[in-house]
Amino acid sequence: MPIRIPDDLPARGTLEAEGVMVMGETDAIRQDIRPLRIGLLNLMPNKIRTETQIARLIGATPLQVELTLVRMSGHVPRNASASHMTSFYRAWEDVRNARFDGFIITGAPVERLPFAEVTYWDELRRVFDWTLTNVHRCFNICWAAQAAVHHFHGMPKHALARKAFGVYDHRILAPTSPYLLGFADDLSIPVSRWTEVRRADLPRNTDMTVLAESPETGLCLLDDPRHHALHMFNHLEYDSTSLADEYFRDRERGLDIAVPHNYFPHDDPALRPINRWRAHAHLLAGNWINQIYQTTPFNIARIGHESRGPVLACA
Ligand SMILES: CC(=O)SCCNC(=O)CCNC(=O)[C@H](O)C(C)(C)COP(=O)(O)OP(=O)(O)OC[C@H]1O[C@@H](n2cnc3c(N)ncnc32)[C@H](O)[C@@H]1OP(=O)(O)O
Ligand SMILES: N[C@@H](CCO)C(=O)O
Repeated sequence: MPIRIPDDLPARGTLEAEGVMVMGETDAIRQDIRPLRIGLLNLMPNKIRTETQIARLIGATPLQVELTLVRMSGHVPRNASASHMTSFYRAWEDVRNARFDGFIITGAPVERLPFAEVTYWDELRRVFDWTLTNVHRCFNICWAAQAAVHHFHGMPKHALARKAFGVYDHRILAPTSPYLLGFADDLSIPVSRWTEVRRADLPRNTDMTVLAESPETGLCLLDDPRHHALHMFNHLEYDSTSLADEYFRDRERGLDIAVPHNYFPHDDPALRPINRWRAHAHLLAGNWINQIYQTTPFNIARIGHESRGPVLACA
């Protein structure tokens, strides 16, 4: 939560320079409270696990959050029961007239396919465009982040020789970003993908900022202010055994997969992994929710009418 202190207290300038959110009197008086409306477009095959991971993080802040589970209108999930989907999910076509303070789009295990071969690619492109007018802040994860920077910026994804798979060291590159408040200088983040998006492919003169990167697995987190989005190429939301379950699943499918890097104690898949990223997962989610709370209009119908100008996607 932002801190409210007198305008002329000396601590104010210091904290502001560090990126701490300090609230002025005018903003404090203006603020009112309503639940934040967050949508989760869940493209992961294990729907319940992903719902739980995201709800755990966005539910841990002091703010009231109303979560809407969203599915692709034209995709029938293979790995989730029809009754679960009918009971808890709404098709994107049915919520497209609504507005959301925050919208999260998950990864999907389709990263080796060309985008156009993903059956819901056209609909997803419409979703990305819709976020520009109906969503205050978007958070794209893993394949959805690759898809978003491809759609908005024309950035390609590149196939990797082996799956980037494990818990990798990352560095924070923009410590005063409001999304990184409280972060250590380096941190561990789970990575699980067959493809990557490269720094060298960032558009020239881009206004995107690289917030976090790994010396081994490259770009991790991009701030994309023009599209009101964060693009997270890795999986801070994963719980302790997500990578283990993916490892056993991939082996069972006969994929050429190594033991996840820096994950199982002594690299022994029989031992329970230790979660070293949970605190940063909570921090990032809390900072994102806080940013939304500070900047979203009280009248949710105003979302999309804020003074941020029209934003056009790449063709
Ligand atoms: C070289 C290739 O092109 S491989 C094809 C794509 N694979 C990749 O991109 C690499 C990573 N993924 C994989 O290897 C596999 O999907 C695995 C090992 C993760 C899972 O294998 P399986 O359990 O046999 O896969 P399954 O058939 O359930 O598909 C996994 C999910 O991907 C979805 N999917 C698969 N192909 C497509 C497609 N063309 N368009 C959209 N979604 C697709 C499935 O619908 C399913 O999601 P859902 O449960 O929400 O419906
Ligand atoms: N990493 C996930 C796919 C989405 O990022 C998996 O291996 O199933």
